[in-house]
Amino acid sequence: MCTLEKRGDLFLLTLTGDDEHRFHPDTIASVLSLLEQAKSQSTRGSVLITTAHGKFFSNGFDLAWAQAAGSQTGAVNRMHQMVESFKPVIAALFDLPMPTIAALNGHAAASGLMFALSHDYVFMRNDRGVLYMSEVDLGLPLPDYFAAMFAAKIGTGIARRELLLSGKKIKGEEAVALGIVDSAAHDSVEGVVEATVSLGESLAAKKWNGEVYASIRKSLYPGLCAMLSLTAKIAASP
Ligand SMILES: CCCCCCCCCCCCC/C=C/C(=O)SCCNC(=O)CCNC(=O)[C@H](O)C(C)(C)COP(=O)(O)OP(=O)(O)OC[C@H]1O[C@@H](n2cnc3c(N)ncnc32)[C@H](O)[C@@H]1OP(=O)(O)O
Repeated sequence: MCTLEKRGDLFLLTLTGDDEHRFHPDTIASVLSLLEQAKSQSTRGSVLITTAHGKFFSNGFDLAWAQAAGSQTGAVNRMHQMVESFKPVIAALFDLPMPTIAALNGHAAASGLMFALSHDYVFMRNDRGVLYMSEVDLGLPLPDYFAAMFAAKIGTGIARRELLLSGKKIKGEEAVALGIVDSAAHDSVEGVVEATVSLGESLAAKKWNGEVYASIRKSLYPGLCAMLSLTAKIAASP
């Protein structure tokens, strides 16, 4: 499942276990709860780092659970249930009053990649792990907030095409070249985690006002935040 550990100013959110870290409704609820916990405990200088165990960061929604519904209608309803329950997780990341960093230990596919790219920084390995938007191969349409996030965060039409319309399994070097991730400079999960902790500590030292940081972040993505029912306005202090 997942854990949240506090190391000084850093919150370390980890998808634990050696499985594919599929976003089953229970996993989605757990991740959301831990993000809400990080928000409630945030102070000036807080930073979130998200990673996972094993060869997957996350392989996306739990299709087996959807198909276990026993009928096509049931499967579709369960897919929609995951899509809707996942939306608050993405909203929580864009609303979090601290810098966020995803340390990709391995593969990130579909909603698992959506989760990764909803962080401010994304570091991946060079030797293992691919970014894969499998919807085009599976014949699944993109939910509106998925499309809005990718359109907001992936800078060029070519990169969006390669990621979302080619079924490509994009490795680290190409992901950096396409401007999808910040770094793919490490050949081990330890290297990626060390690099993200170092970045996190340098960001924490800024002791920024988290509410202002979150407000600036949300102001960069007005269309997506409207879909996520987020406002960039800072609540008037009492
Ligand atoms: C269901 C009913 C229909 C409903 C309709 C309703 C519609 C409404 C809802 C629509 C919802 C849309 C949004 C959907 C979101 C979702 O999340 S759906 C779930 C989607 N998830 C997936 O499709 C999973 C996709 N994942 C995969 O295909 C694979 O797991 C993978 C990511 C491609 C990994 O494959 P795997 O075989 O496990 O890879 P590995 O064995 O690790 O690696 C393969 C070889 O490649 C080598 N390698 C890996 N990385 C690297 C690298 N970076 N560099 C070099 N080499 C690498 C690795 O070593 C392996 O090599 P060998 O060992 O030699 O084989």
